[in-house]
Amino acid sequence: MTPFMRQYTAAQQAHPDCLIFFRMGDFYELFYDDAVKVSRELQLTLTARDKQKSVPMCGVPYHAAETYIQRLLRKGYRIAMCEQMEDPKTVKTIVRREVVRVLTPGTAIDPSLGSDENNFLASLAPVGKDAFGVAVLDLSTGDFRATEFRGTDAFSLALDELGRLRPVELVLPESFHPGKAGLLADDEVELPGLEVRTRTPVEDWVFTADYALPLLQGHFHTHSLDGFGLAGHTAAAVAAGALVHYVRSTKQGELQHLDGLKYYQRGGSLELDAVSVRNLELVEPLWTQEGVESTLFHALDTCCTPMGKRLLRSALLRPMADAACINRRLDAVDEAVGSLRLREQLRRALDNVLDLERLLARVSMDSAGPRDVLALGRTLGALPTVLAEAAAFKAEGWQMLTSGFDALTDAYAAIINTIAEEPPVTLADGGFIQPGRDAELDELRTLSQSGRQSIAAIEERERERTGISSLKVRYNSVFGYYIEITKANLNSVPADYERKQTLVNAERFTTPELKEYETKILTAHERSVEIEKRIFAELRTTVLAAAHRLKETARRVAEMDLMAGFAHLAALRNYIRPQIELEGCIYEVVNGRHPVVERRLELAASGRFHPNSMHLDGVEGPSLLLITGPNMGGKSTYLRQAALLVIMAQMGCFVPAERMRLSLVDRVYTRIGATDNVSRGRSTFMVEMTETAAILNTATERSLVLLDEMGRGTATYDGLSLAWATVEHLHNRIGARTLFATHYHELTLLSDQLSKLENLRVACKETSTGIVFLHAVERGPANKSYGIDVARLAGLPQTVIDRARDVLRLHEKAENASVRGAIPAPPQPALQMTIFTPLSQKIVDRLQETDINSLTPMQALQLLDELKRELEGQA
Ligand SMILES: Nc1ncnc2c1ncn2[C@@H]1O[C@H](COP(=O)(O)OP(=O)(O)OP(=O)(O)O)[C@@H](O)[C@H]1O
Repeated sequence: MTPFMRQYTAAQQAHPDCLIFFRMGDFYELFYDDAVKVSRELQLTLTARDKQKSVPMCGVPYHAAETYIQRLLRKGYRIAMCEQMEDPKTVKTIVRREVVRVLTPGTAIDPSLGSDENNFLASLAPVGKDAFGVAVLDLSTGDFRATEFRGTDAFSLALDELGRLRPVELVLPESFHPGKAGLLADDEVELPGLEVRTRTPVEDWVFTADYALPLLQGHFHTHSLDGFGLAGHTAAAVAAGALVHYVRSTKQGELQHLDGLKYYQRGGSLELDAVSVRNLELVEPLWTQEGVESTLFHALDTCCTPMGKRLLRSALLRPMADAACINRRLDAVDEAVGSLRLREQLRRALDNVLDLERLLARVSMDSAGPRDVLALGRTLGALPTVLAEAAAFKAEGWQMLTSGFDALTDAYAAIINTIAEEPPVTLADGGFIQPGRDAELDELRTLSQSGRQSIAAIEERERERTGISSLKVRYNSVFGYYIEITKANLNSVPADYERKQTLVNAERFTTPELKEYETKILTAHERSVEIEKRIFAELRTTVLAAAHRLKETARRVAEMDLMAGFAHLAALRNYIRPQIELEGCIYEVVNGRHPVVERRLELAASGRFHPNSMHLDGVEGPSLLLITGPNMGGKSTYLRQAALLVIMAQMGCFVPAERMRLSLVDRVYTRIGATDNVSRGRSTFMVEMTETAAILNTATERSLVLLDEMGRGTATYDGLSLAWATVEHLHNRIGARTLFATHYHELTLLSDQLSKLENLRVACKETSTGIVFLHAVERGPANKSYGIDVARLAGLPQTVIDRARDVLRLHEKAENASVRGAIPAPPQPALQMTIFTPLSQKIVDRLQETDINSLTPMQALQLLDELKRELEGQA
């Protein structure tokens, strides 16, 4: 192996799970499998390092590497940056190279990250038998949180939490195998419900309290972790410690902005499990081709700042559960709705606020250039106006943000007085420090400036002296300053010119005078860049000393932005303030609209949204609405709308309705649509039943439960039986406010027995040209299903439609004959089945269990009589 290859192999062995970006002069080169992968992912040309073509290679220019790196990170790759540690000019042998940084999807801080979304790195820490810690960290903002779960379902709760947070990278103990630990089926490799591209195993010992706790204390310079709320929460602390360990191992710089950690507990908020977050399309569309327009996030996002947008996203995933907090925000929004002028002034001021958190993170991790720091400074400059505008509002929610608001005028002044007005992107060539900031720097700049002027003057003078009008004085980084003379004029070159370099058409010379100026200019420049870098480093320290204050200010700005955004939205779309009830289990909406569907119809100019009302009352009933009606009628929309309005109200946002009253909901459960999970080895039906089981086992009377077309994934009678029993269980045992949409019309009969069940139907009209959907939700059961009519609208061949109608008629006839209106009554569970079990079955069973050979003629007659009466009794 050549020394070069030895160097490469060492880097690779130290970072086996990374692509090695190997710096060679002006390029980063990749070799072997890395080269093959990267050339495919980034469409780069694959070459070879050797003649035998046994070492595939591809490369990217170092100055353009950032974009390539970002693309690879988004695809889930990890990258080790192996840099040249010596100047190639100063060493005779091969230059020393070292991996100086490891870049991973979860530790990215680059400017191309989506600004309205956190970039979460997460860890899962199994501690003891049934405790799991979960920690998440957004290195690009410094947001760092941890929680833990204990008990028999700790693992699934932890997975659910991770599913909700949707990290881009998950750190786990190396030997953790949920199958072997009996948490999942032995052969299950995926963690259910989690779509994390990058899973990063870390040595097991990192996930121990003995290591992780002191590590955290050391990082935060504290004697205990109690101040973060971590007392007694070892699993959470271990998960957090593992993240700090991991981030440090990637050599990401000093991490000064990572100055706090928050212990949080699920339960302090309206709980939304990962399934509901997905089904309700809160932040992501269910199907990628739909685009973000179908998400609630998109419909609600009118925030001006990236911090506001990120807060909106996390508020959506964790709406509040405390009436006082919700009302405080609603009061604040209400006040801002009332004053267009003040609201607009505040929003205009917020428009000038850039991503404070991410800029700070870049400064902290030493990847901020002069332009980033200036951007941070200018943003700080916008804060006094933001404060002044926000302070015009008097509601408590505003006062809590404006009183004690730190506009960081000192940090602002430090930056603006230091960084030049139009600085270059990088530090390399200087020119980013204000004149007047440092006397020595100014002097050196004048020196190098006058040197340059003198050189310009030399060109003029030498042209005159030699009579060569094409004579040029130029500079390049290898040869320094030179006088260039074309071949044709060489005979006019004076004797004091010294030859430096020969080109095809010209010769380059120098003179003692030129050399002298060159030295002066270059040393002055070098020295001035050094001073500039020193001043920049001092400025960085000053800014970082204010990191804690800056983060608090960023938090307040985000909240102001969110509230002003909610107010803007309410005014723009005619949303109203929901009324939060402190007692009871009420959920009442008058003329509510689905915020996303309403927008979609508006934008597509394809009709108006038909508002619908709803009344649920867990205490005095009705607590369960059973919704029937044709396909495409609007059942799912009605269900989803019910959930979205609750989520919006509990975020402190106004809602699309004429009136809304809500006793707070503790948790929203959804069983909507068939999410295909076949790739994970679970059938559609199995997924549906698992989700339903979770609801029936954990919903409370304060929950909101949405069940859409439950039971359709299996044989009709099985499905109907399960749906039937589920409705009874929800109604009799749980009492949760429930919306149950179904195509099993048989279920509507339950209203005779279940006092709090109300039948609703979505209205439609039959016309001569087919069925028309009115999207109006009315009282009463649907009297007919229109499956065949809808199928016709979808374009099924007429022959199939006609045949389907025939078959349907036959079926209905048969069913009428056997059912003949038998309404099941609860005390006789056996009879309940009769509504959908053909009655002859009982007789068939009786006959089958009879041994004719052992019957006397008398017994046979008795049996016949019994069967006859059975038949008559049922008829
Ligand atoms: N209230 C409404 N006003 C206007 N349009 C609506 C309304 N509700 C639903 N729609 C439109 O009707 C379409 C179908 O609605 P939805 O999916 O809710 O029907 P569904 O009854 O659940 O159908 P299926 O039983 O086939 O699942 C929606 O995409 C929407 O565009």
